[in-house]
Amino acid sequence: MDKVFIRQLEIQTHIGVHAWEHHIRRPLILDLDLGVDTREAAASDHIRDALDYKAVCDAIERLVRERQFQLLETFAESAARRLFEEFPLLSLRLSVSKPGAVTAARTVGVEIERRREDYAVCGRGGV
Ligand SMILES: Nc1nc2c(c(=O)[nH]1)N=C([C@H](O)[C@@H](O)CO)CN2
Repeated sequence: MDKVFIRQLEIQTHIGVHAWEHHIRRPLILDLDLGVDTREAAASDHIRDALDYKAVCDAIERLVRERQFQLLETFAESAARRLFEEFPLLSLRLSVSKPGAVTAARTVGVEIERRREDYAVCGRGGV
């Protein structure tokens, strides 16, 4: 499958399970692989036919401004749902890491993979 990818997207947000984490902004680093058919965009050479990676980054920025999360899992699932709602994705792989969260590790994080069909049966689900 064709992919549009985004590497090392840095998002500043309040996230964590501890109360003190709710008061500090820290970076999350995202890698995304977005499954799409790029042939229409390739043929037209027009952004309107492409999955606009800048628009995807902006959608994630909007999500973290609207909501505050405790778990990386909840953030990842919410971002996935939002992106499927806003863009004609066929599949998504999203890796989110939280550098500095564990002193002895360079980074830690969560990775999820979803397909559009995963949401067809369960609807929006409220995440
Ligand atoms: N699987 C997860 N484990 C942990 C998370 C998380 O989001 N997902 N978060 C924390 C704390 O917020 C951590 O960053 C600092 O202790 C711990 N484990």
